[in-house]
Amino acid sequence: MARLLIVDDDDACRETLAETLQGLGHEAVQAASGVDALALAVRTRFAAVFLDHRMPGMDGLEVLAALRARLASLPPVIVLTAYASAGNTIEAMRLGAFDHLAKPVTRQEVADVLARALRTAAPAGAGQGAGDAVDNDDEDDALVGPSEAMRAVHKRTGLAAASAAPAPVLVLGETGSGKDMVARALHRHSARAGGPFVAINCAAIPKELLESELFGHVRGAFTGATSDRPGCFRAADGGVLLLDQIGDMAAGVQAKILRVLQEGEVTPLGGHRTHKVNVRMVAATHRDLAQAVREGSFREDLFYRLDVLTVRLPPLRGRLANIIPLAEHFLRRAAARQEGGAPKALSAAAAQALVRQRWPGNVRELRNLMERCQALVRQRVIDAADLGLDGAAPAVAQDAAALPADWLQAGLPEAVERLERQLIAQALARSQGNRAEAARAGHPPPAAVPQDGAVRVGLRRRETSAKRPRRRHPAVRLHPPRAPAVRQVLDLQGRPAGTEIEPSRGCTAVRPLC
Ligand SMILES: Nc1ncnc2c1ncn2[C@@H]1O[C@H](COP(=O)(O)OP(=O)(O)OP(=O)(O)O)[C@@H](O)[C@H]1O
Repeated sequence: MARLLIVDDDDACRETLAETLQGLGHEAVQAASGVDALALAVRTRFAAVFLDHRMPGMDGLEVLAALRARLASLPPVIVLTAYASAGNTIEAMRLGAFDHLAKPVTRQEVADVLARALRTAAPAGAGQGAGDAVDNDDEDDALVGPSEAMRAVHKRTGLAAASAAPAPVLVLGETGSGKDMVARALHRHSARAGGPFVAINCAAIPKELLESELFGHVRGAFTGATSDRPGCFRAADGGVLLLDQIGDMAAGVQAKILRVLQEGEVTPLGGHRTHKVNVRMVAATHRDLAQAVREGSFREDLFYRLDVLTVRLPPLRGRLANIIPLAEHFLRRAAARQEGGAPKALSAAAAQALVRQRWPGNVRELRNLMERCQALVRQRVIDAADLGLDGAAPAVAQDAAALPADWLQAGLPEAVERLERQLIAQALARSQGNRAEAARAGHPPPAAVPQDGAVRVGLRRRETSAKRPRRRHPAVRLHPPRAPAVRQVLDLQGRPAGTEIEPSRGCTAVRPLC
């Protein structure tokens, strides 16, 4: 039995969680405010802390920073929030949170996170001077991503930002998936935020020029070198240098990058003097670097040096819950740039068409399409025909009667992704594209749910009932009994999902959890 601390200003949430923890065989001590929590934590040793983020007075992140400052050894702190954003997830992880969960959380989620927390010692080495950190949600709204897959990216980014040593960070993902944005978020949330952020596209510059761009040159080093140039490494001193498309870098330059990583100094082309540099390197690529190593086009030693803190961005088609919130985000942004422009809305059919696309160009392709629509569509509502996607092969087959055998051969995540896409398309088709109705009434037939894995389909319905507490965010969740193996959430409104239903009982709220 472990002694656990619950910090939450909401009595009902606190009590529910306390019951769950007691049911798991632990002692649950409750604090209704950050101040009470600090007073308890300095007197009593807790095995783990469940900490609400939004509280009056000290918020969760302030409490976390204060706990770190006051306790010799910080217990695992699990931050809970009904308002998960890129900003507060990255910030919580940077401050040393053990995990960051979006409310509502299920009993199983509580049990899982607690089991992990109790197995692990308190996280060490989170960035110093964290006490002055602020919740920068507004700024990070740019990194839109209300899906489990993107939350994993935010957490990883926060952990990378927290690491005190300037270890390199590798960001992997298909073209246009947001690698550059992750690098910028990492800079913004790290102790180097006050330093420069310098980005260079290694694929766009010829090898000879790339060396000079990176390491600088002295006057007369080559024809046209009329004056000394410091180069990107020195320009990024004290900050972050993004080496974009590092998978396309010539072998000779790779060797020099490795040397900078090992020795922390650069020598300008044509020069003899070395210059110490203190730079956090972020390397990004859409290439499979392990494969490039096998093929001999990427240095193995550099790969192992880079592949330590790795952030993997899923392609847009792998995070369906992001598509509509991102599309609406880009429409709003494009409208803000138009004089007196109001953002256009997506018709249900347009939303359905967007979700069904494969998006080989990922978020960039979606952004371009939305900017085009905002500029060119005359009416206020963008319809499916306005998207001009007719010629593109849809990612979803209309008929999901059978699950093709090759789905599961492709691996479970891929199979779940395909199934999820079909179920959503079906639900939307049944409701003739009406998202609210699809969320309210349409959940996929139980027959389409695999026997051995649970699928959570969060086609959220809009909260219309004044009686429903705002923070509980009901949604549709499906799972076959006793099969909690796989969960996927699709939240077309971009907010956390919640209420459980059982397939056999229709859309009945069973248990709204805090
Ligand atoms: N999560 C996100 N929220 C908001 N905008 C995003 C997000 N991800 C990507 N974008 C936008 O999509 C576009 C492409 O993103 P970015 O340049 O970061 O992709 P990339 O993976 O670095 O691409 P490349 O491989 O071509 O370098 C940018 O305009 C960026 O603003």
